[in-house]
Amino acid sequence: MTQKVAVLGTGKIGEALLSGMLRAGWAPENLLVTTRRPERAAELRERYGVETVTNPDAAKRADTLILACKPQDMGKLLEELAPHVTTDRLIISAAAGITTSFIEDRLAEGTPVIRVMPNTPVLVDEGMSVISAGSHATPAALTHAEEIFGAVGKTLHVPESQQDACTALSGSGPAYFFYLVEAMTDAGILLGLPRDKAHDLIVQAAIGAAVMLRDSGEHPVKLRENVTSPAGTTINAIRELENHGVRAALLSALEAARDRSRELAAG
Ligand SMILES: NC(=O)C1=CN([C@@H]2O[C@H](COP(=O)(O)OP(=O)(O)OC[C@H]3O[C@@H](n4cnc5c(N)ncnc54)[C@H](O)[C@@H]3O)[C@@H](O)[C@H]2O)C=CC1
Ligand SMILES: O=C(O)[C@@H]1CCC=N1
Repeated sequence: MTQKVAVLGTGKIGEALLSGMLRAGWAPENLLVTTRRPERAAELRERYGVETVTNPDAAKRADTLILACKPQDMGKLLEELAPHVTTDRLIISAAAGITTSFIEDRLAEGTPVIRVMPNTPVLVDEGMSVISAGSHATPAALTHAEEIFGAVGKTLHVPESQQDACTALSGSGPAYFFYLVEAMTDAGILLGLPRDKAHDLIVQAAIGAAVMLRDSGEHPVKLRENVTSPAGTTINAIRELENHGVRAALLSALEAARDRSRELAAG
């Protein structure tokens, strides 16, 4: 039997996943999506040729339900789904903070649940999806989740106790790099460059640095040292970064993101 997958709460990350699954070769007729607003449903139907359904219909018709609403909306969505979800369904939650036990407690006893933290680079097939199994998820269910998320980037299994930290590093991670690019582009303006040139220079530096980090096998410290000539320009910039506590700011920032993920679990 062909497996049907439904994305419930198709906002930014839900749409990113949906588009990735279609790029990876999933047939549109095997994908269902749910939305809160009818205009959004029409947009997704038109853009991707997928069927839009209600949450109860998604639960009745799809084998795998990917829950992609905000953590704050999860309780209500599960209330709506509970009467229709049978234990032969696989539930995959992409919501920050929400634990597998939160979901298990609200659905039929024995329902398999998997928690996944993806990130927006799934849009360009360079995502990272961090996967943890709930109490009733079988190895086959985990393999299925890996197939879905592996089509749009890398996957990593972690114990669920590490998910809040992974959310801080990986789920939110792209935002920190976008923020740095935005700030460094402003620095280019300060130095008198046109914005478009400043943007292109920083984006290419980011791409080059990312590929080196991935492919060179060198430690980031070594890569940075290779750029930092004695009495040169880079060390002057590094001194300013140290003076302004950028390393400490990053430690605190990611800790704050991890703490927020924990808070979201509490509702
Ligand atoms: N944006 C990101 O980079 C990432 C987000 N996430 C998680 O994904 C989830 C969604 O985040 P975003 O896509 O950024 O938010 P979003 O607000 O763009 O999408 C959530 C969507 O769910 C819909 N929704 C809410 N309740 C619903 C219901 N009962 N039935 C149908 N649709 C419903 C909303 O209308 C909205 O379109 C969150 O739980 C977040 O923690 C996870 C990884 C990365
Ligand atoms: O900011 C958030 O809460 C979501 C989860 C990870 C990335 N975006």
